[in-house]
Amino acid sequence: MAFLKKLKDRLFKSSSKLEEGLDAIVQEGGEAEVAEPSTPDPQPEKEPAPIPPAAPETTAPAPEEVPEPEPMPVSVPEVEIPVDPTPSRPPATPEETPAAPEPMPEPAPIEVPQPVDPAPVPEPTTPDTPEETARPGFLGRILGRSEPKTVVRRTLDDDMLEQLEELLIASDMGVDTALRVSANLAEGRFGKKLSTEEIQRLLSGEIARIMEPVAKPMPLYARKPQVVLVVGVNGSGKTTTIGKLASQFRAAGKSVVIAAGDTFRAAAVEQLQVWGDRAGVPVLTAPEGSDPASLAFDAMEQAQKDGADLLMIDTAGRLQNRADLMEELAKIVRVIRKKDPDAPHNTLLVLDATTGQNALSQVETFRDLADVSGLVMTKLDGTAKGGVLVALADRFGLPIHAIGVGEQIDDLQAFDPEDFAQALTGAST
Ligand SMILES: Nc1nc2c(ncn2[C@@H]2O[C@H](COP(=O)(O)OP(=O)(O)OP(=O)(O)O)[C@@H](O)[C@H]2O)c(=O)[nH]1
Repeated sequence: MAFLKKLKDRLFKSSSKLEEGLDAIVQEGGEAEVAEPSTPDPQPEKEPAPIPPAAPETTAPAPEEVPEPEPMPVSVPEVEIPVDPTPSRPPATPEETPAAPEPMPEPAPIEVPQPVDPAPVPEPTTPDTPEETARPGFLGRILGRSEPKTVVRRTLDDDMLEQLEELLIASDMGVDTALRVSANLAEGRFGKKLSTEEIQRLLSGEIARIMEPVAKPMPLYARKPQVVLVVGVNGSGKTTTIGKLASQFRAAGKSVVIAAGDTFRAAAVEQLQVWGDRAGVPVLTAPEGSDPASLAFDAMEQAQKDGADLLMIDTAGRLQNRADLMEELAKIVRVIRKKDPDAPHNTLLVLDATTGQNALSQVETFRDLADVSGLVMTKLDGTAKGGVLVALADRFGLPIHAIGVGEQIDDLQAFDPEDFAQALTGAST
């Protein structure tokens, strides 16, 4: 699958690190055996118990009747019943179902030089390593039979399990999640022999199981404008994500307005204007240092007047002064609610995946500052810290709406748990 290859290529640091680590573990105490036909089945004696999601630390808002949202452009086009982030919201007037969103544009080709017509490599006449192939018997050699393939397997014991746990912790999965994943992997398999590839497959399955419930597109409501508040620390990728989302919404036929709410940083405003131009979306700005809430109010008025489908509000990410930021965000919410008591309809927290475990504390902080309804993980390309997504899903259960895999406008993808798990572990399909 093209998407999987792309994600794998971009997540290569995570998957290759994990793969190398698994290989080292298996090689350490493993033995080479003929791969077939006596390949042992790594199935457990009984199915492992499903992983219970960690108890979310906030009480989820009670679901209420809402009109069926349309999927966000980056999503797989399936209808999702969202949990309304604002419990007091009255049902909105449904509007006509628009045309199905445009398929996501193919991202720009990755700058990995492809070998041009490599010369055919002759089959080695001798095995590279003693583990890879066994010598055929005398008769086999005379008859020219092909050499049997071998595979290294290691018996799963306490030592090996401990090494697996350490490897998963090192991949930024967090201690609790790493222990849970390893325990599930080991259940019913103690004393059995496992190869690297088999562990990769099992691990991939466990991770996909954890990620499945959080892979949810950003819900779209029949509200005009649907207000999307975008929060996150400076540099996490808010501006870039707003630009990418705006471009995808535009491609899906939605009209979008962006408000440059970080009024204290001229560079941030300029950056957003650049992205607005790229996406073909107007960006409302205010003089440097002016009140972001007043800009949000004006933007709300403008978006209502223009009949815009979406209003995306960028915000400051200065965590140095938490109290100020909290007040700033609260004020933005207060003023936009004067125009629409249900706004913001989505509060997206943008997290930089390269910050590893730090992302966990950012979720905690921003959940206190704003009523976060979903996550966008950026910079998953080329990071060795992809495991943090598993920890986030396991610990908070917040929806992951999309992932950023590059700096280009179309480098935002829907989050697919299975593709992600395979890319992270290097498991083959
Ligand atoms: N590789 C990669 N880089 C990204 C991604 N998303 C954002 N970036 C880069 O990260 C840097 C910060 O992104 P911004 O969008 O400016 O982040 P911000 O949160 O708006 O930061 P401030 O403007 O400082 O508040 C920029 O250099 C982006 O190009 C991504 O998915 N992959």
